[in-house]
Amino acid sequence: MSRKSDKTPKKAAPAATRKPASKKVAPTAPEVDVAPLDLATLRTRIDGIDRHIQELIAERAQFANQVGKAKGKLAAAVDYYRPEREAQVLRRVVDRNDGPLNDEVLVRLFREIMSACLAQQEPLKIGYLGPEGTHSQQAVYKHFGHSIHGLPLSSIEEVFQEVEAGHADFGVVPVENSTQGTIQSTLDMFLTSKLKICGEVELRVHQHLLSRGGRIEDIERVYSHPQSFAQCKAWLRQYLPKAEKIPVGSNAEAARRARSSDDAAAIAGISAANVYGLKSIAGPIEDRPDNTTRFLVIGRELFPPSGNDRTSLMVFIKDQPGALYHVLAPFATHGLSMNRIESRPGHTGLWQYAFFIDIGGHVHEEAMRRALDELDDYAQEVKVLGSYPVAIA
Ligand SMILES: O=C(O)C(=O)C[C@]1(C(=O)O)C=C[C@@H](O)C=C1
Repeated sequence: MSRKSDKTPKKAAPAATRKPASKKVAPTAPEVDVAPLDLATLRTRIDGIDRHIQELIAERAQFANQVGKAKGKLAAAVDYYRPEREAQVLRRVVDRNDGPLNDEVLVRLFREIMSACLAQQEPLKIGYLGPEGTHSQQAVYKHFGHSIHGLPLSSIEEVFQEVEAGHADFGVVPVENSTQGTIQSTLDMFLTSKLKICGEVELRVHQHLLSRGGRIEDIERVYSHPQSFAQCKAWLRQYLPKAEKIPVGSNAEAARRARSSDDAAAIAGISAANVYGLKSIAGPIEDRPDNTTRFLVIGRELFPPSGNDRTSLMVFIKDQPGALYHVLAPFATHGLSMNRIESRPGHTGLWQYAFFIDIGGHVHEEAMRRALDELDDYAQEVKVLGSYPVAIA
């Protein structure tokens, strides 16, 4: 498997994430303006700004409501949701950002505003791999904000089923981890599912050792999901070499079990500590500080281009010399970059493989359409799994 960085350059600044040189710093930059003021004056200023922000949020919510009405009388919240528009709004937030808050923080704030605006119609129902307190739940909130109705489900398969059945509007499933690689059960679901990928979320994953007791040296049993054990292998070898390692279905389940005694612990995200009444006795403990999990948002339809999109394909190639080479060549010819290729047994016959390929671009764009047309001679089957906005901050 190979995968290029997801940080696609901003339109106006092809050199990585640099801001355009012409961009002006706002004349009211806080450190210049507020430094000499006393506490009472500063708080009065903040009160005034808060009032202004609140008025603007209310005004924005009214316009969003009108936009909802302009879309006509639609059946459900899912019909009002426009991921491509949300991605454009958030990219503009990032482009405008001159600090002091970082891109991730600002995107989170604006995401919550849009989430609340959309929920005026009705909150979206989002299925994810539960129970509550998992990294999947965090990914749901990162992508959809908190004004949604989360449905914690017991397996990745169930997430697909609930979206297919229409009980959930969208589902969020993990697909790869930067330390551990692909979550194969997710890719395998696409062999038979008709669902479309309509978004991706990248979540920096921090693992903690959670326990109801206080000391690492007292821990004799550690519960966690196998993926999380693998992400903390070196730390466990160094600090808990003798403790029994017990794999369970999710980190939240691990946290639930760790509640039983002081000599038990779970490896899980910090949010599980709050949900299950544990405390972090060590953390973050993942071996790689950039440990990141990528999630896919699955839904029932394909959305229009946002201007910076990725397309995921599943391709079965013909059994003939050079077939894979010929399947990949049209993307290069049409200037489309490939971010990832992965093969899985195709379940169509012995030694038949499905190739999962991620390409920069959207199927409604000319270059992608032409490249796809040219695959036909060497591909037995090409399935577009989805075209969706590249993850933002
Ligand atoms: O622009 C729209 O179509 C809206 O419905 C407004 C809005 C927003 O708050 O900006 C809300 C929900 C959509 O998912 C996208 C954007």
